[in-house]
Amino acid sequence: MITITSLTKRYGRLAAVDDVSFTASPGRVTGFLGPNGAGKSTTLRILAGLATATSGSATVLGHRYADLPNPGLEIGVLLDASAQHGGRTGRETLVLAQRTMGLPAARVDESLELVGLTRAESRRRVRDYSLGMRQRLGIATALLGDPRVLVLDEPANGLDPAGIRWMRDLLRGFADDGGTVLLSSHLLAEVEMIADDIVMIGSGRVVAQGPTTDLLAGARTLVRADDVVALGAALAGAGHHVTPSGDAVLTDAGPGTAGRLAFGAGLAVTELRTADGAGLEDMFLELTAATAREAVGSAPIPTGASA
Ligand SMILES: Nc1ncnc2c1ncn2[C@@H]1O[C@H](COP(=O)(O)OP(=O)(O)OP(=O)(O)O)[C@@H](O)[C@H]1O
Repeated sequence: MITITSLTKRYGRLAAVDDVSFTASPGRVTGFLGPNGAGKSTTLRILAGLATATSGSATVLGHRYADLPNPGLEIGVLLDASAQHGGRTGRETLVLAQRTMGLPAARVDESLELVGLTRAESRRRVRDYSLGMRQRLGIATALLGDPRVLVLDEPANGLDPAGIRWMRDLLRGFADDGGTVLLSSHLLAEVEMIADDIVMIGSGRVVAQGPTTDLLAGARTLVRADDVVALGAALAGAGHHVTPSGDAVLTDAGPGTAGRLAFGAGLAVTELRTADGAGLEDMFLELTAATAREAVGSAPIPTGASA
Protein backbone atom coordinates (compact mmCIF):
# COMPACT_ATOMS: atom_id res chain seq x y z
CA MET A 1 0.00 0.00 0.00
CA ILE A 2 1.24 3.46 -0.93
CA THR A 3 -0.37 6.42 0.81
CA ILE A 4 0.13 9.99 -0.36
CA THR A 5 -1.47 12.51 1.99
CA SER A 6 -1.80 16.24 1.28
CA LEU A 7 1.63 16.15 -0.34
CA THR A 8 3.06 19.53 -1.33
CA LYS A 9 6.49 20.32 -2.76
CA ARG A 10 7.50 23.91 -3.45
CA TYR A 11 10.48 25.07 -5.46
CA GLY A 12 10.55 28.77 -4.61
CA ARG A 13 7.14 30.10 -5.67
CA LEU A 14 6.31 27.07 -7.81
CA ALA A 15 4.16 24.35 -6.23
CA ALA A 16 5.48 21.38 -8.23
CA VAL A 17 3.16 19.15 -6.18
CA ASP A 18 0.15 20.86 -4.64
CA ASP A 19 -1.86 19.11 -1.93
CA VAL A 20 -1.88 15.72 -3.65
CA SER A 21 -3.60 12.77 -1.93
CA PHE A 22 -4.16 9.25 -3.23
CA THR A 23 -3.52 5.63 -2.40
CA ALA A 24 -2.19 2.73 -4.46
CA SER A 25 -3.60 -0.54 -3.16
CA PRO A 26 -2.32 -4.11 -3.00
CA GLY A 27 -3.46 -6.34 -5.82
CA ARG A 28 -3.91 -3.36 -8.12
CA VAL A 29 -1.93 -1.46 -10.72
CA THR A 30 -2.28 2.30 -10.25
CA GLY A 31 -1.44 4.49 -13.25
CA PHE A 32 -0.09 7.97 -12.47
CA LEU A 33 -0.80 10.21 -15.45
CA GLY A 34 -0.14 13.82 -16.27
CA PRO A 35 1.37 16.10 -18.90
CA ASN A 36 5.01 17.19 -18.83
CA GLY A 37 5.83 19.13 -15.68
CA ALA A 38 2.66 17.99 -13.90
CA GLY A 39 4.58 16.80 -10.83
CA LYS A 40 4.66 13.02 -11.32
CA SER A 41 8.43 12.56 -10.98
CA THR A 42 8.57 14.92 -8.01
CA THR A 43 5.88 12.87 -6.24
CA LEU A 44 7.70 9.60 -6.99
CA ARG A 45 11.05 11.08 -5.91
CA ILE A 46 9.58 12.09 -2.55
CA LEU A 47 8.07 8.61 -2.20
CA ALA A 48 11.50 7.08 -2.87
CA GLY A 49 13.24 9.35 -0.36
CA LEU A 50 15.13 11.33 -3.01
CA ALA A 51 13.42 14.64 -2.27
CA THR A 52 11.79 16.02 0.85
CA ALA A 53 8.20 17.21 0.99
CA THR A 54 7.41 20.80 1.91
CA SER A 55 4.36 19.42 3.73
CA GLY A 56 2.23 16.31 3.78
CA SER A 57 3.53 12.76 3.59
CA ALA A 58 4.26 9.84 1.28
CA THR A 59 4.47 6.41 2.87
CA VAL A 60 5.05 2.81 1.81
CA LEU A 61 3.33 0.21 3.98
CA GLY A 62 2.81 2.96 6.57
CA HIS A 63 6.44 4.10 6.69
CA ARG A 64 8.39 6.90 5.09
CA TYR A 65 11.06 5.50 2.77
CA ALA A 66 13.82 6.95 4.95
CA ASP A 67 12.45 5.07 7.98
CA LEU A 68 12.54 1.65 6.31
CA PRO A 69 15.59 -0.26 7.61
CA ASN A 70 16.22 -2.08 4.30
CA PRO A 71 13.95 -0.32 1.79
CA GLY A 72 14.72 -2.60 -1.16
CA LEU A 73 12.98 -5.46 0.63
CA GLU A 74 9.73 -3.47 0.83
CA ILE A 75 9.71 -1.28 -2.26
CA GLY A 76 11.31 -1.68 -5.69
CA VAL A 77 11.93 1.62 -7.41
CA LEU A 78 12.85 2.42 -11.02
CA LEU A 79 12.84 6.15 -11.69
CA ASP A 80 15.36 6.64 -14.49
CA ALA A 81 16.74 3.62 -16.31
CA SER A 82 19.23 5.75 -18.24
CA ALA A 83 20.82 6.95 -14.98
CA GLN A 84 22.50 3.61 -14.27
CA HIS A 85 26.30 3.54 -14.14
CA GLY A 86 27.50 2.98 -17.72
CA GLY A 87 30.90 1.60 -16.75
CA ARG A 88 29.51 -1.38 -14.82
CA THR A 89 28.16 -4.53 -16.35
CA GLY A 90 24.54 -5.39 -15.73
CA ARG A 91 25.65 -8.21 -13.46
CA GLU A 92 27.92 -5.90 -11.43
CA THR A 93 25.02 -3.49 -11.01
CA LEU A 94 22.87 -6.28 -9.59
CA VAL A 95 25.63 -7.78 -7.43
CA LEU A 96 26.23 -4.39 -5.80
CA ALA A 97 22.53 -4.04 -5.00
CA GLN A 98 22.32 -7.68 -3.83
CA ARG A 99 25.22 -7.14 -1.39
CA THR A 100 23.86 -3.80 -0.18
CA MET A 101 20.55 -5.47 0.61
CA GLY A 102 22.23 -8.51 2.19
CA LEU A 103 20.56 -10.96 -0.19
CA PRO A 104 21.77 -14.39 -1.30
CA ALA A 105 23.95 -14.29 -4.43
CA ALA A 106 21.45 -16.53 -6.25
CA ARG A 107 18.99 -13.61 -6.40
CA VAL A 108 21.12 -12.00 -9.12
CA ASP A 109 20.53 -14.82 -11.62
CA GLU A 110 16.89 -15.18 -10.54
CA SER A 111 16.27 -11.47 -11.21
CA LEU A 112 18.06 -11.61 -14.57
CA GLU A 113 15.82 -14.48 -15.54
CA LEU A 114 12.72 -12.63 -14.39
CA VAL A 115 13.44 -9.77 -16.79
CA GLY A 116 14.74 -11.88 -19.68
CA LEU A 117 18.35 -10.68 -19.74
CA THR A 118 20.73 -13.47 -20.77
CA ARG A 119 23.98 -14.28 -18.95
CA ALA A 120 25.96 -12.98 -21.94
CA GLU A 121 24.00 -9.70 -21.90
CA SER A 122 24.53 -9.35 -18.16
CA ARG A 123 28.30 -9.36 -18.73
CA ARG A 124 28.17 -6.37 -21.10
CA ARG A 125 28.69 -2.83 -19.84
CA VAL A 126 25.52 -0.84 -19.27
CA ARG A 127 26.79 1.91 -21.59
CA ASP A 128 26.40 -0.59 -24.44
CA TYR A 129 22.81 -1.47 -23.46
CA SER A 130 19.82 -0.28 -25.43
CA LEU A 131 17.28 1.74 -23.43
CA GLY A 132 15.03 -1.33 -23.42
CA MET A 133 17.82 -3.43 -21.87
CA ARG A 134 18.41 -0.70 -19.29
CA GLN A 135 14.72 -0.78 -18.42
CA ARG A 136 14.94 -4.55 -17.92
CA LEU A 137 18.05 -4.16 -15.77
CA GLY A 138 16.36 -1.42 -13.74
CA ILE A 139 13.37 -3.66 -13.16
CA ALA A 140 15.67 -6.55 -12.22
CA THR A 141 17.22 -4.26 -9.59
CA ALA A 142 13.78 -3.20 -8.37
CA LEU A 143 12.67 -6.84 -8.06
CA LEU A 144 15.90 -8.06 -6.44
CA GLY A 145 14.69 -7.79 -2.84
CA ASP A 146 11.34 -9.45 -3.67
CA PRO A 147 9.42 -6.33 -2.53
CA ARG A 148 5.62 -6.12 -2.24
CA VAL A 149 5.52 -2.63 -3.74
CA LEU A 150 6.82 -1.45 -7.12
CA VAL A 151 7.19 2.18 -8.19
CA LEU A 152 8.13 2.80 -11.81
CA ASP A 153 8.56 6.05 -13.73
CA GLU A 154 7.75 5.54 -17.42
CA PRO A 155 8.66 1.83 -17.37
CA ALA A 156 7.63 1.14 -20.98
CA ASN A 157 10.00 3.82 -22.26
CA GLY A 158 12.39 2.33 -24.84
CA LEU A 159 10.72 -1.07 -24.95
CA ASP A 160 9.70 -2.56 -28.27
CA PRO A 161 6.14 -3.93 -28.70
CA ALA A 162 7.12 -7.36 -27.39
CA GLY A 163 8.87 -5.68 -24.47
CA ILE A 164 5.80 -3.62 -23.65
CA ARG A 165 3.66 -6.77 -23.68
CA TRP A 166 6.22 -8.45 -21.43
CA MET A 167 6.21 -5.47 -19.05
CA ARG A 168 2.42 -5.47 -18.91
CA ASP A 169 2.33 -9.19 -18.10
CA LEU A 170 5.03 -8.81 -15.47
CA LEU A 171 3.26 -5.95 -13.67
CA ARG A 172 -0.13 -7.68 -13.99
CA GLY A 173 1.33 -10.85 -12.47
CA PHE A 174 2.98 -8.86 -9.68
CA ALA A 175 -0.32 -7.20 -8.77
CA ASP A 176 -2.31 -10.43 -9.14
CA ASP A 177 0.03 -11.97 -6.56
CA GLY A 178 -1.02 -9.23 -4.14
CA GLY A 179 1.67 -6.65 -4.91
CA THR A 180 1.12 -2.91 -5.20
CA VAL A 181 2.19 -1.25 -8.46
CA LEU A 182 2.39 2.50 -9.02
CA LEU A 183 3.58 3.53 -12.47
CA SER A 184 3.76 6.85 -14.21
CA SER A 185 3.40 7.01 -17.95
CA HIS A 186 2.61 9.16 -20.95
CA LEU A 187 1.58 6.04 -22.84
CA LEU A 188 -2.08 6.59 -22.20
CA ALA A 189 -3.41 3.67 -24.18
CA GLU A 190 -0.92 1.46 -22.40
CA VAL A 191 -2.07 2.72 -18.99
CA GLU A 192 -5.70 2.30 -20.00
CA MET A 193 -4.88 -1.33 -20.79
CA ILE A 194 -3.02 -2.14 -17.59
CA ALA A 195 -4.14 0.20 -14.79
CA ASP A 196 -6.93 -0.83 -12.42
CA ASP A 197 -6.89 2.65 -10.91
CA ILE A 198 -5.83 5.99 -12.32
CA VAL A 199 -4.58 9.16 -10.69
CA MET A 200 -4.36 12.06 -13.13
CA ILE A 201 -2.52 15.27 -12.27
CA GLY A 202 -2.07 18.63 -13.95
CA SER A 203 0.04 21.51 -12.59
CA GLY A 204 0.74 19.60 -9.40
CA ARG A 205 -2.93 18.97 -8.58
CA VAL A 206 -5.02 15.84 -8.85
CA VAL A 207 -7.65 16.43 -11.53
CA ALA A 208 -9.23 12.96 -11.52
CA GLN A 209 -8.78 9.69 -9.73
CA GLY A 210 -10.60 6.41 -9.32
CA PRO A 211 -11.01 2.98 -10.86
CA THR A 212 -10.20 3.10 -14.58
CA THR A 213 -13.59 1.70 -15.56
CA ASP A 214 -15.42 4.30 -13.45
CA LEU A 215 -13.38 7.16 -14.83
CA LEU A 216 -14.02 6.10 -18.40
CA ALA A 217 -17.70 5.47 -17.79
CA GLY A 218 -18.05 8.72 -15.83
CA ALA A 219 -16.76 10.99 -18.58
CA ARG A 220 -19.83 10.87 -20.81
CA THR A 221 -20.53 14.55 -21.26
CA LEU A 222 -18.51 17.72 -21.19
CA VAL A 223 -20.43 20.84 -20.15
CA ARG A 224 -19.02 24.34 -20.07
CA ALA A 225 -20.79 27.29 -18.48
CA ASP A 226 -19.92 30.78 -17.26
CA ASP A 227 -20.68 29.75 -13.68
CA VAL A 228 -19.04 26.33 -13.50
CA VAL A 229 -19.44 26.08 -9.71
CA ALA A 230 -23.22 26.49 -9.97
CA LEU A 231 -23.22 24.06 -12.91
CA GLY A 232 -21.39 21.42 -10.85
CA ALA A 233 -23.80 21.98 -7.96
CA ALA A 234 -26.84 21.61 -10.26
CA LEU A 235 -25.56 18.32 -11.69
CA ALA A 236 -24.37 16.93 -8.36
CA GLY A 237 -27.63 18.03 -6.74
CA ALA A 238 -29.48 15.80 -9.21
CA GLY A 239 -27.27 12.87 -8.18
CA HIS A 240 -24.79 12.97 -11.05
CA HIS A 241 -21.07 12.36 -10.85
CA VAL A 242 -19.13 15.53 -11.61
CA THR A 243 -15.42 15.96 -12.35
CA PRO A 244 -14.20 19.57 -12.67
CA SER A 245 -12.10 20.28 -15.76
CA GLY A 246 -10.96 23.90 -15.81
CA ASP A 247 -14.01 26.06 -16.58
CA ALA A 248 -16.00 22.96 -17.60
CA VAL A 249 -17.14 19.75 -15.95
CA LEU A 250 -17.24 16.14 -17.06
CA THR A 251 -20.34 14.33 -15.89
CA ASP A 252 -22.04 10.98 -16.19
CA ALA A 253 -25.31 12.75 -17.07
CA GLY A 254 -26.25 12.54 -20.75
CA PRO A 255 -26.10 15.74 -22.82
CA GLY A 256 -29.89 16.20 -22.75
CA THR A 257 -30.12 15.77 -18.98
CA ALA A 258 -27.11 17.99 -18.40
CA GLY A 259 -28.54 20.71 -20.65
CA ARG A 260 -31.95 20.58 -18.95
CA LEU A 261 -30.41 20.70 -15.47
CA ALA A 262 -28.32 23.73 -16.45
CA PHE A 263 -31.38 25.41 -17.96
CA GLY A 264 -33.39 24.64 -14.81
CA ALA A 265 -30.70 26.29 -12.73
CA GLY A 266 -30.79 29.37 -14.97
CA LEU A 267 -27.27 28.80 -16.28
CA ALA A 268 -26.01 29.77 -19.73
CA VAL A 269 -24.25 26.76 -21.23
CA THR A 270 -21.40 27.67 -23.59
CA GLU A 271 -20.44 24.15 -24.63
CA LEU A 272 -22.24 20.83 -24.38
CA ARG A 273 -20.98 17.71 -26.07
CA THR A 274 -20.67 14.01 -25.58
CA ALA A 275 -17.37 12.54 -24.49
CA ASP A 276 -18.66 9.01 -25.09
CA GLY A 277 -16.03 6.45 -25.98
CA ALA A 278 -13.42 9.14 -25.70
CA GLY A 279 -10.99 6.81 -24.04
CA LEU A 280 -8.40 7.84 -21.60
CA GLU A 281 -6.44 9.98 -24.03
CA ASP A 282 -9.34 12.38 -24.71
CA MET A 283 -10.13 12.50 -21.05
CA PHE A 284 -6.48 13.19 -20.29
CA LEU A 285 -6.45 16.06 -22.76
CA GLU A 286 -9.76 17.46 -21.55
CA LEU A 287 -8.87 17.27 -17.89
CA THR A 288 -5.41 18.70 -18.23
CA ALA A 289 -5.96 21.29 -20.97
CA ALA A 290 -6.84 23.99 -18.47
CA THR A 291 -3.98 23.17 -16.13
CA ALA A 292 -1.15 21.94 -18.36
CA ARG A 293 2.01 24.01 -17.97
CA GLU A 294 3.07 23.05 -21.45
CA ALA A 295 0.99 23.09 -24.61
CA VAL A 296 -0.58 19.68 -24.24
CA GLY A 297 -3.43 20.43 -26.61
CA SER A 298 -1.17 21.38 -29.47
CA ALA A 299 1.49 18.72 -29.05
CA PRO A 300 1.05 15.16 -30.19
CA ILE A 301 0.99 12.86 -27.19
CA PRO A 302 2.29 9.34 -27.61
CA THR A 303 -0.69 7.05 -27.52
CA GLY A 304 1.06 3.75 -27.11
CA ALA A 305 -0.38 2.79 -30.48
CA SER A 306 2.94 1.13 -31.16
CA ALA A 307 2.43 -1.05 -28.08
N1 LIG B 1 14.82 20.55 -8.51
C1 LIG B 1 13.90 21.37 -9.03
N2 LIG B 1 14.03 22.71 -8.91
C2 LIG B 1 13.09 23.56 -9.44
N3 LIG B 1 11.98 23.15 -10.10
C3 LIG B 1 11.81 21.83 -10.25
C4 LIG B 1 12.75 20.87 -9.74
N4 LIG B 1 12.28 19.62 -10.03
C5 LIG B 1 11.13 19.78 -10.70
N5 LIG B 1 10.85 21.10 -10.84
C6 LIG B 1 9.66 21.66 -11.50
O1 LIG B 1 8.53 21.08 -10.90
C7 LIG B 1 7.52 20.84 -11.89
C8 LIG B 1 7.12 19.37 -11.85
O2 LIG B 1 8.20 18.60 -12.40
P1 LIG B 1 8.15 17.00 -12.49
O3 LIG B 1 9.47 16.56 -13.05
O4 LIG B 1 7.72 16.42 -11.20
O5 LIG B 1 6.98 16.76 -13.55
P2 LIG B 1 6.59 15.44 -14.34
O6 LIG B 1 5.12 15.32 -14.24
O7 LIG B 1 7.40 14.30 -13.86
O8 LIG B 1 7.00 15.81 -15.81
P3 LIG B 1 7.65 14.91 -16.99
O9 LIG B 1 6.57 14.03 -17.48
O10 LIG B 1 8.07 15.95 -17.98
O11 LIG B 1 8.80 14.16 -16.38
C9 LIG B 1 8.10 21.29 -13.22
O12 LIG B 1 7.64 22.62 -13.46
C10 LIG B 1 9.59 21.29 -12.98
O13 LIG B 1 10.23 22.25 -13.78
